[in-house]
Amino acid sequence: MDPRASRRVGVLSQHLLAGSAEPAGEVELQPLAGRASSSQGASTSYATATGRPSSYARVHGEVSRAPARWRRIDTVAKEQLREVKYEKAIGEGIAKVTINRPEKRNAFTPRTVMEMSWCFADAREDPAVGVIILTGEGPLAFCSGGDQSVRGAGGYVGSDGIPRLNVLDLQIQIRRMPKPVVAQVAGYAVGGGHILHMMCDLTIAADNAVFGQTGPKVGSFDAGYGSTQMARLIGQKKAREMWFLARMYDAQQALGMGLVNTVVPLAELEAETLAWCREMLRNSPTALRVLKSALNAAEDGQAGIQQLGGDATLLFYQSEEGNEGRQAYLEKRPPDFSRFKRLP
Ligand SMILES: CC(C)(COP(=O)(O)OP(=O)(O)OC[C@H]1O[C@@H](n2cnc3c(N)ncnc32)[C@H](O)[C@@H]1OP(=O)(O)O)[C@@H](O)C(=O)NCCC(=O)NCCSC(=O)CCC(=O)c1ccccc1C(=O)O
Repeated sequence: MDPRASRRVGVLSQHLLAGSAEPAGEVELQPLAGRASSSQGASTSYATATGRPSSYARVHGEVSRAPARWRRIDTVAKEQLREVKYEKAIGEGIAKVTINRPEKRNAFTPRTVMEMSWCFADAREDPAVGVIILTGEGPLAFCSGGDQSVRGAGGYVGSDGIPRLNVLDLQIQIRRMPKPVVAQVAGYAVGGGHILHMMCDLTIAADNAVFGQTGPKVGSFDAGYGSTQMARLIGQKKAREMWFLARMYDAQQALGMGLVNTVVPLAELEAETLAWCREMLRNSPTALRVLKSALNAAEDGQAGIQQLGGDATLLFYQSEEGNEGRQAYLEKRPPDFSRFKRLP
């Protein structure tokens, strides 16, 4: 080995030895070596090159997998929720939206979609909420898409008799939500339900999850995000297979295709989802917000740039430089921007 490289390895070993001499009684960590890293089974948040917890892991410890204590909210936007369950975790920034029509495999009506939309709007407005879970009631389905029994000519028909495809607005609402949205999927995620999970930022799947597009079998298709977002997630060939053949795929196949982030046993689904949410909640909310905007902007054209641009303005409004302009206007004087450096 080159002598300089050998010296560096020596220094590194000293650091590691120093770490091992640390007193007991610090954050207790589960052993990391030998645990699954992220794509299968219960995951740890810390991979390590040395087999020992890193300095970050020593400070933060493992993320809690304890059950959340949920507070149920029955009325949102002055409307009683009938087809959706809405909850917030007590003492932590997690909101949960559950499609609550298990007898129909959580198929959605225009009313279900409206209720989901009200809940997402509430979660967006609530500064205590940092991450939102979207799920379906029961172990059999996340969502089976549009309720075919209320499908009329021109869309899905609610009690007002008007045909709607309002799930398309919900897709955009999830896409533009400045907080991460996590799909927690047990059972079927098919048709429009499959598209909803694809619109979420992350998907945690139970080992009984089944994914697929049924549209071509029942005379429907989504030529918007449902096709284009899918192609970006899994590639053109696979997306064409998924839509043209309308087959079903199990959780492991979905993992292999890049449709989901991880697969866990059904019994661990909520614990795993909560752990991922808590791990994100440890991180900078602004970093997550801007990253989501940036990832969207790369694909959403002008609308994406508008979202990212809005985040830039939000940050600029919080700066001294931005405030100098406003203050000068209010004080009826020319702004003095000279003290703000033009960094390279
Ligand atoms: C999901 C199944 C594979 C589950 O099968 P299984 O476990 O055997 O249960 P079942 O016995 O079939 O179902 C129990 C019960 O639920 C009823 N049901 C299930 N899904 C639906 C549904 N989508 N609509 C209405 N009813 C449903 C089922 O009939 C049973 O009731 P009984 O009274 O007991 O008979 C399987 O159920 C299944 O294949 N379901 C249909 C899946 C489907 O085709 N969904 C619609 C796809 S099309 C779509 O979602 C378009 C949505 C949309 O609005 C849209 C439009 C345009 C652009 C974009 C979109 C968009 O969504 O993005």
